[in-house]
Amino acid sequence: MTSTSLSSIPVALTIAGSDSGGGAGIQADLRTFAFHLVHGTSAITCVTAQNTLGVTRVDALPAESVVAQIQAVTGDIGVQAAKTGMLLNRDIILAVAEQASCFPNLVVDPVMVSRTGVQLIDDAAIAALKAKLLPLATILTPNRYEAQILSGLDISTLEEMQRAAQRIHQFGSKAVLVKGGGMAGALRGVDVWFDGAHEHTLTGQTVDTSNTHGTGCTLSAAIAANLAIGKDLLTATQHAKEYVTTALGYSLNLGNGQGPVGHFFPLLQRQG
Ligand SMILES: Nc1ncnc2c1ncn2[C@@H]1O[C@H](COP(=O)(O)OP(=O)(O)OP(=O)(O)O)[C@@H](O)[C@H]1O
Ligand SMILES: Cc1ncc(CO)c(N)n1
Repeated sequence: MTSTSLSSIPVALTIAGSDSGGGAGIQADLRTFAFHLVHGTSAITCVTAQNTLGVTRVDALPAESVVAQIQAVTGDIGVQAAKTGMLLNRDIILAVAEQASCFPNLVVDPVMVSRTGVQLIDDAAIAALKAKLLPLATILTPNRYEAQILSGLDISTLEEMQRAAQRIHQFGSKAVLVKGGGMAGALRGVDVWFDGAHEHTLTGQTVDTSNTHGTGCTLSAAIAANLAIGKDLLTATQHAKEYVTTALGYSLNLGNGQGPVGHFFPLLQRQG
């Protein structure tokens, strides 16, 4: 059999941590890229020992190793879009920011606090993120708690999500999406978009499940995949939101805690 080599496949890069449980991080990102028929490449920042119950250990890679992985990909293959996830420490954040000019589109998921409110990176790393990486982002996707840290506001209402998005936009990214997975009641699953000129409320259906591990990684990877395909920023974000909602509808009841979303199960829908 001869191979039909594809030469125009879009390429995306994830710069993120490994999740041994396979629900978030690099594992979620690569599945999301593949679902979108985008070739996925990766630069691993840290290795977490993690399952549906939580993280028990984190080992960071040297910043030089992260840079080498990025340069290996950009120097040969090239990428149309990149996303960052768990960058863990100041050195890695500064090193990634220095490479950002190689990415035509950069989705920054500012992983700082888990949805349960636990701080995942230290204060020096948060300062580096604010000063060096956020201004370079095409879009920034904080969850409720990250948006509270970045805006300095308490967020419990839609108006507060909107005000936070406006404040966070001042860090310099093209657009901001404040995610509502951690909101209560009818706001759970409602996201707020702001690009300096327009504001949109993105409303999918609220999915009644506790298996939501990796929703944030999946959303930012899906935005990157859609940007790599060539969609404009708002359309890419809207499509990514629809994908997360569908994948949540096929979430996986694995382990004893929060299971992951079902990245490939929307295929069942595609097949009818
Ligand atoms: N129960 C739900 N129903 C519908 N949409 C949801 C639900 N939970 C999260 N989402 C959506 O998932 C996306 C990710 O948002 P979320 O606030 O969960 O991010 P996160 O806290 O960064 O995720 P993670 O659990 O990966 O850390 C958003 O579009 C959000 O609206
Ligand atoms: C590796 C990794 N990245 C991101 C998150 C946030 O969901 C996580 N739990 N683990």
